[in-house]
Amino acid sequence: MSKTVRAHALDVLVKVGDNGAFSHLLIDQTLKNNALDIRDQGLFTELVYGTLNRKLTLAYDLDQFVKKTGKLQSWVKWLLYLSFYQLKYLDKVPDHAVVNEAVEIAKKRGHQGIVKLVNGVLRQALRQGFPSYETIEPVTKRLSIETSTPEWLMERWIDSYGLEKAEKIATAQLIKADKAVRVNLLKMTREDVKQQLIEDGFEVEASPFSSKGLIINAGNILKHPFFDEGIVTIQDQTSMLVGEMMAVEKDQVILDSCSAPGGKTTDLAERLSNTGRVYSYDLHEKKTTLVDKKAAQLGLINIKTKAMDARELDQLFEVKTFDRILIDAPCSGFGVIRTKPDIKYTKTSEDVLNLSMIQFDMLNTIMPLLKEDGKLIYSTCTIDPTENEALIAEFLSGQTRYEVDPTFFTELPAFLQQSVGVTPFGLQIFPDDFHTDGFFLTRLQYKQATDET
Ligand SMILES: C[S@@+](CC[C@H](N)C(=O)[O-])C[C@H]1O[C@@H](n2cnc3c(N)ncnc32)[C@H](O)[C@@H]1O
Repeated sequence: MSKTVRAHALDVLVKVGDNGAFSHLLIDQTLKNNALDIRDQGLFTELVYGTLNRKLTLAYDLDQFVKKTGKLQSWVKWLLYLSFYQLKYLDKVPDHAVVNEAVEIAKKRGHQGIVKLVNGVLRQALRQGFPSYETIEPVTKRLSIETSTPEWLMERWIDSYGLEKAEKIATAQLIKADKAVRVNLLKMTREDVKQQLIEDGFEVEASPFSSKGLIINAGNILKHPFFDEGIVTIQDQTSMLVGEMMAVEKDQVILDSCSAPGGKTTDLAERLSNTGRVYSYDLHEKKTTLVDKKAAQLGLINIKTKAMDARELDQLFEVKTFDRILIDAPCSGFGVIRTKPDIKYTKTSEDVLNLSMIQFDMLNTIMPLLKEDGKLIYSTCTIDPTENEALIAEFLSGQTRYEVDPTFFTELPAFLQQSVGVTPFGLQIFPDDFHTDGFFLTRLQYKQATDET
């Protein structure tokens, strides 16, 4: 008999949870190698991401029912986390089905003692209910357990944004972001795509972040012909805002220094209407191939890719070459925890510091490649000031040539101009603000002469 969805989920959880594999890669691999039907694919993904995202909460729960959890074999511990996750958070799965499935998996993988333990713990949890976290002290520990965020990270968010906001951020990381797609305006208008999707049974609305964006409230876009035909691309709304704020004009020459897998490069190329050129770089050829593939799927012929370290691009290009530059920098990824939950357990404060040094070097090397009247967008999918506004502040304080483009703030969509994340050095979008990823972006330019100068 072929493996059940839960058995597949357990395999991935053991590899990710205890052996440091990347969840999204293993999920893709499992979906590719196994013919799960579309409903099972959804359940499988939900089980892996959901359990992983709640790992610290589930570990606390398990401690209430098993004395020495450290002695459990890894797969038994993850089987119990997986089952607790379903009992606590998934209404659509009946409790008895959760217990039966767990016992069946235990029978296949372990001896009679383990089967008894799994059965006993799950039945006890159902009888007794799961613990409350209200009395856990101090508050950082409570929030850490309640939202399954490592304590150091919780403390970091509290230091940066205060207790209330930090709690909202950590809680939002447990809730799915709105699904969004970007319409390829070279092929169809946003309105026509929206109407067609509604006719086909989807629930769709226009995104306030981008003139090309649609929010998909119901319906599986991966199964719609628009996806294979390159009419829509899956992209978070915050990423679409980058294309919007680049103020691209036909025939421009654009540099995208960190471009793989190509979401923003292809948006920029679409905005050029296949004119001009987007020079797209990333560290390795394996990565730039992904950009080539995406470009071909969307019918774009104005993208040139090459594998190269962004910190060496000054060896390839003269100063003042580009009309527009995008540095969508490698970052800690604390804005995309809900789709890559392993991030919160594996990244360290040292990683944040190291990344900020790379980001700083990138800015230093690449900024001079901008034309005198050009615009450079720096963005990350994180919410750490060290990689975002503090980095920009430090970069600008060490020189006299560049500034934050003041029109960046007035050109933002109106609802964002008022948002809590507006700082003098750019816009921080938090995951609890608008049901999107957490994201930072800012726009830099050469200092403009004022009347007094
Ligand atoms: C945030 S991702 C880019 C996402 C991409 N802009 C998109 O929209 O699809 C950051 C990228 O930077 C790349 N990267 C990391 N270090 C780099 C370096 N030194 N030079 C160039 N690219 C680098 C990573 O491989 C990764 O693909």
